[in-house]
Amino acid sequence: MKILSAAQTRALDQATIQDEGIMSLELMERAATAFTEWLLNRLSAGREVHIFCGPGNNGGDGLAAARLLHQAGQPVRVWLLPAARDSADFTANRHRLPPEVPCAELNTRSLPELPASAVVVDALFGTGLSRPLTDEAATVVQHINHSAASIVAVDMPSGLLTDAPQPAGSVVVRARYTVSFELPKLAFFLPQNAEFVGLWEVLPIGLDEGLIHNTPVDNHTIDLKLLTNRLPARQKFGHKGTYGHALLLAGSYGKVGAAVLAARACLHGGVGLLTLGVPTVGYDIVQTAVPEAMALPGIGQEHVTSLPDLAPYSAVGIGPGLGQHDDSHAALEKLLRTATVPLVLDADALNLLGANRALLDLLPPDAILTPHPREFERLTQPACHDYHRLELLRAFCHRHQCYVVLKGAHTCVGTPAGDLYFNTTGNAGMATGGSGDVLTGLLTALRAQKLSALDACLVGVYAHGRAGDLAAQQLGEMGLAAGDIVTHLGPALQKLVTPSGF
Ligand SMILES: NC(=O)C1=CN([C@@H]2O[C@H](COP(=O)(O)OP(=O)(O)OC[C@H]3O[C@@H](n4cnc5c(N)ncnc54)[C@H](OP(=O)(O)O)[C@@H]3O)[C@@H](O)[C@H]2O)[C@@H](O)CC1
Ligand SMILES: [K+]
Repeated sequence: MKILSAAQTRALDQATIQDEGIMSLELMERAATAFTEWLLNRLSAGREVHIFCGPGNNGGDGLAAARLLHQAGQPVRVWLLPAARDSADFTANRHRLPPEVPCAELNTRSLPELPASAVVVDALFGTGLSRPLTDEAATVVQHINHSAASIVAVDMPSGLLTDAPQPAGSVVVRARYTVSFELPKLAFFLPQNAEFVGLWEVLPIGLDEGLIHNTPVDNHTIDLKLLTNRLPARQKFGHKGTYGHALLLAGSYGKVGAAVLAARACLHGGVGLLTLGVPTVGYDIVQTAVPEAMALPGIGQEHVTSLPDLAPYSAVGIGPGLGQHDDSHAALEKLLRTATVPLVLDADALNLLGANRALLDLLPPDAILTPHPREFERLTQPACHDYHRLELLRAFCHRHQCYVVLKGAHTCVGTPAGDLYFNTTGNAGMATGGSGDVLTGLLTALRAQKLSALDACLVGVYAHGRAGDLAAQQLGEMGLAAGDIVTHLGPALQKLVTPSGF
């Protein structure tokens, strides 16, 4: 899916109205209908719904939803924010509200009581927010936030900008759910907004697909549609040589488990052959834990101290559990200077790069780096806020012509072309030691199988998250360990395989 800016969203709404010859009021009705159905499916009986409406079309959505909820037999009350000017569609829906629905203008000196059993629908401001909330609007939002009621935001939590950083101390609705329309907003993907957005969903309202297709964007979601035809099916006459030979340089004394997890993920990621470059202390461990892999002797006693001959390999992954010793640094530098095959760099390989940034200039084109935010900062600079981090990401990928998989709740893949792809799979159970090692092994496997760097990142990140989701379904998020992600990689990848046939 594309992630449009607020301005693009407005333009798309307008173009849909013109192209399809429908009234904006009808589009609002579609949005309100989708929202009402969503809410009715989740409301338990007897909960009173308080809908807070602003003066624009977000408020219009709220008024239309109030009518539809009332028609469905739901107790509902409407509260209007006083404003100098209302939008036309707000006014139309104000007139269509049945007189039996209690509707009053908000008075900030005596704001309505909101019991814990109430559901607050926040339809104050949406994508038309042009500045931070002040005065009455800020007071109302603070009142809603201080109540114990459950808050559901329409399109956006009021006070939150769609695609730009908030000034510090801004007053923003803290929603439990945000229900948005057609396409997600950039704000939803950023950790700094999690306390406002809550859980979010996007409901289709039939905006013009052709127009969406023709809208140029550089922010995207990673979803099933994007992944079509990126992961080829196995060939009937394929053999282990067909699917690449990966080398993983990983593990050190006390951290051999990282090598094991990466190795298992690489094998479950479909690689034909896997060789493990682990130090001698890890030799017996990997030979026992991962019998499918070969282990290289003589590349270090307690950590990796030298680089083996790279000729046999079709992709190299380096970093999980590697340690940051000087001779590991030398081996990494030699790898960067000599490798002619795809590279995946993670964990201590990134820390070594961060400690000696001159090495970044040696990165071969299309290398994949998989930092978490702190590792990324070591490669660049501290980010002032999440939007700044995204700009640093774009600049870094462009400068070094590499792909960066910035790990988080919505892992973000940055590309040399300046695109950002936000993942939509995964869960909080995956925030556990070893998850990243699994991703490194999987990405190395996909690169060894000749997927392009972009395809490997998109397929790998999505499948890794999906495997985590499958594991959490069985075990719960708390019970999930990184090895469980490996176990579910097979089904997660299978779902993405390009079907054969017609
Ligand atoms: N277009 C469509 O067809 C569809 C649109 N849809 C819905 O419309 C929503 C967008 O509607 P919108 O553009 O009317 O903007 P909205 O968020 O209601 O706010 C604008 C009002 O707020 C005011 N205002 C702004 N900032 C303020 C502040 N800090 N403090 C106080 N006031 C402030 C601003 O005043 P002004 O800035 O002009 O002074 C104006 O009066 C979108 O999120 C979705 O819910 C869906 O129905 C699908 C179809
Ligand atoms: K809202």
